[in-house]
Amino acid sequence: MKYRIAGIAALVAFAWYLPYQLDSYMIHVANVIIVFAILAIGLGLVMGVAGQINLAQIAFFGAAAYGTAILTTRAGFGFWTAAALAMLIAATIGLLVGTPALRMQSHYLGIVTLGLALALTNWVTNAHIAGGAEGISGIPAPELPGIDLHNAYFFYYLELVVFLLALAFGLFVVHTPLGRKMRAMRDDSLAAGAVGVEVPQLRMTAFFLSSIYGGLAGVLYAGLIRYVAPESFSIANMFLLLAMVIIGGRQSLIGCVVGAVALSLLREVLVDYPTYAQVAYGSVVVLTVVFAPTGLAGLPKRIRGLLRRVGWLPGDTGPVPKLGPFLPYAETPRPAAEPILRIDEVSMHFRGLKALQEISMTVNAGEIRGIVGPNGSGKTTLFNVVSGLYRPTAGRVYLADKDMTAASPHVLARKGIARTFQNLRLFALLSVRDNLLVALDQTSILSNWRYVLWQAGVWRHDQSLRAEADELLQRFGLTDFADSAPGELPYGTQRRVEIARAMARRPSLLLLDEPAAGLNGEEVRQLSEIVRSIRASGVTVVIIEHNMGLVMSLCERVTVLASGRVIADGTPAEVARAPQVVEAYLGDSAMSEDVPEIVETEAAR
Ligand SMILES: Nc1ncnc2c1ncn2[C@@H]1O[C@H](COP(=O)(O)OP(=O)(O)OP(=O)(O)O)[C@@H](O)[C@H]1O
Repeated sequence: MKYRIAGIAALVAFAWYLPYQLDSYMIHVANVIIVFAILAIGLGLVMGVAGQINLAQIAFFGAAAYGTAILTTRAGFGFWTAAALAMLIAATIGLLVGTPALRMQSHYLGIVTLGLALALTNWVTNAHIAGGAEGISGIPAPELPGIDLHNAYFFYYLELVVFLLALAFGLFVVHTPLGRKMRAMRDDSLAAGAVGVEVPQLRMTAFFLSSIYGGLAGVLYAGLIRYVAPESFSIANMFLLLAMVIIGGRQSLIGCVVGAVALSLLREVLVDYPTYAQVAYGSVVVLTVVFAPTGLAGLPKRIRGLLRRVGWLPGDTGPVPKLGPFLPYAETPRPAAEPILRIDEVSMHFRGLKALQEISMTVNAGEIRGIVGPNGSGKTTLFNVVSGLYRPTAGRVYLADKDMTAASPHVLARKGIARTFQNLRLFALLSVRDNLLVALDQTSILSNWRYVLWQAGVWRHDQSLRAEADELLQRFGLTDFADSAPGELPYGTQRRVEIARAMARRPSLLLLDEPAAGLNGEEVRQLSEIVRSIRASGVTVVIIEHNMGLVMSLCERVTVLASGRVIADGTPAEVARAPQVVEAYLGDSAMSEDVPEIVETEAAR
């Protein structure tokens, strides 16, 4: 941290004294680079942090630059008023572009945003008010008392201050709840929804944010060059911007800035060779994607790793992290046995395949309910319907008497349903702590107004979430792994992280999808202890499992599915005896060995 602060201070000092070393041409180049750096930060936020393809960044940029040009030269507004209105225009376009994001997935968004960028170029080239192909000249320089901003050197300092503020705000967003949710959405939008992240609205917010950066850059550009023309906002420049973000390392805002500086300088070197320039950008992008997917920003880590492997740097000699014991939850009196989940005649068809057929079942508050059945019998599909990932073909799902059929996953998460996934869906590029922090934050997307008006409130909220996360890490014995990426952890530990993340939502109903899959005997025993403690704390648990020993010892009732239908429902003893259950399992070769185990366990009770 000490080195980081010293590094940042050195860079700021360098940027502050840079103009003293530059001639009038190079200061102009530096000014254009800063504009591109601001644009790249915005693109990095929406693409690298939030994972949404945005080819409209150049359109936000153009809309604000043209807005400033038209409002100052045609409507007679002063520069700052025009700039404020132009920002508003860019932000409105950002919201409009973000609207399809409420419904569409990423690659469709790419096409929509590309369409918008093309439409803008087309419009400014042909519209009379935008000056056609000649563009608009005579834009006044911004006025500041006592400072002549016609002077490129003074303009540099204006840009530098705006840039530093924009970068600081971007970094603040990335490292606080909004950015964390965006990163979670990027890593796994499905799991993000399941922990209560309002994914569609968040996608829209990401576009809005990037449009603000586009607007800022556009306004500065208009004030700097004092002339706008269509070629500055062309698709070629959009791809240049994209290349900056990819080369720099899109997941790091600093990387985006480095990419903007590097490619702008390369552009300067190749200014007399425009044909080769395109080939050079393309080659650098391809080389980056193949050899350094994390871009320039990821290089130091890769180099350190390489040096460690060849023995030039000492390896990690710290103590080996260890999974701690689970600390049981405080017990609460068992709730009255009232239905918390009611599934009523639910069917789910995938084209011709009937994954669920008129399933009805009720789970009472405070129960641990087991759901078993041969492979492909519809267990996970049932969880997906209950947690809102699938809209059932027919039937209704009630949560404590409230009809929640086909509610969005994030709505259901906020109503108290939490779940884990059969094939672990942790946020891969987030640390274990951040995985928990995403789920712990229960504020709605609307609370993000605080990022504009009350950053201290955001900071305080983040600090309180961190304290809660530390408690949860400790409870689940994960403190040693708090800063690790999930992929670095043993499988059993990852499963525990997923349960901890689900519990971070403080759910009333917890759905566990094959939590014992891949665990060894001791881990299964610990899992059983964790599930019992969760139930004792007042949470109802529904558990899909193939490990019959675990199901029979843990669950008070078991529902058995076969071919999408409920074939038995009762105490473990009852279902183990039911001939249709034995028959269903014998029909499934993978599970047939479990049948004696059912009977054995039942006999032991
Ligand atoms: N999104 C989908 N599209 C098409 N078919 C699907 C989809 N999801 C599930 N299915 C099908 O529905 C059936 C039930 O699958 P499901 O995953 O619910 O079974 P399961 O009981 O959980 O199996 P397992 O124990 O192997 O996890 C399977 O035939 C599966 O191929």
